[in-house]
Amino acid sequence: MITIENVSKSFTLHNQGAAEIPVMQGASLNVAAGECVALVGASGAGKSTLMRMIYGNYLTASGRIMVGNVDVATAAPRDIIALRRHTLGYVSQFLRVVPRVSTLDVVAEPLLVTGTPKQDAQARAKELLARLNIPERLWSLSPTTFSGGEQQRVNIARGFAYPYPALLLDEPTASLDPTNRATVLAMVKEAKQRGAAIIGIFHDHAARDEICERQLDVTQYTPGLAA
Ligand SMILES: Nc1ncnc2c1ncn2[C@@H]1O[C@H](COP(=O)(O)OP(=O)(O)OP(=O)(O)O)[C@@H](O)[C@H]1O
Repeated sequence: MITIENVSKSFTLHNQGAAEIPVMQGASLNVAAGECVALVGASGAGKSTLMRMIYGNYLTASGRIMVGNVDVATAAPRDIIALRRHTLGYVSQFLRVVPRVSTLDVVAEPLLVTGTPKQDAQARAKELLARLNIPERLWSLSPTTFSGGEQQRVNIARGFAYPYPALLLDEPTASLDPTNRATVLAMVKEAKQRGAAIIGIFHDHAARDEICERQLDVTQYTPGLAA
């Protein structure tokens, strides 16, 4: 489902005379449907950089990043938008939302934009919010003032609302209590069972070992960065 082949990248430091810093060379990875692979390596090794390249936030200098039948490395922006809508979900570490949109609408949105009728989208959003213990009195409010853990759970609910065939997870259990952490791990396992291909970053090693089949140490592709 996700195939990364011989990917390389440099950062351009615009405030330092456009200096080019090579950060990644020869990165390769294959993630099948129903499989979870953890990106590992010391802090600063390049895990988030690789994840941002897969999502299309960072440009790739060479190589291929196939997600389904789209090569993210060369796709046009509108193809990346379509890919993010129907194929590739991303649960980032922090919730970024438009102010004044209710929590229920934030979670239902990925379903609405893919054509799910409003009532069904809201029913699914309510089910996820309840499962992740977001009190019902908060559903009509914007999540911008929620606690860190509440925002993370809203983010997870949104990321799991639509059944994406491929999912990127950046520290999905980082600020959760044991009960919600267990719920999130169960949701990841369910996503794998329905055939999602998952790539994750987990400082929570017990969570990583519970849900991932394999690990990829990115340090081998980023020799200049390793801490
Ligand atoms: N846009 C950028 N421009 C220049 N350097 C960058 C940019 N983004 C990341 N870097 C650098 O690339 C290196 C890898 O960063 P990255 O965030 O991928 O590491 P990581 O393995 O995810 O670390 P952590 O576990 O601490 O989150 C770091 O040294 C970082 O400062």
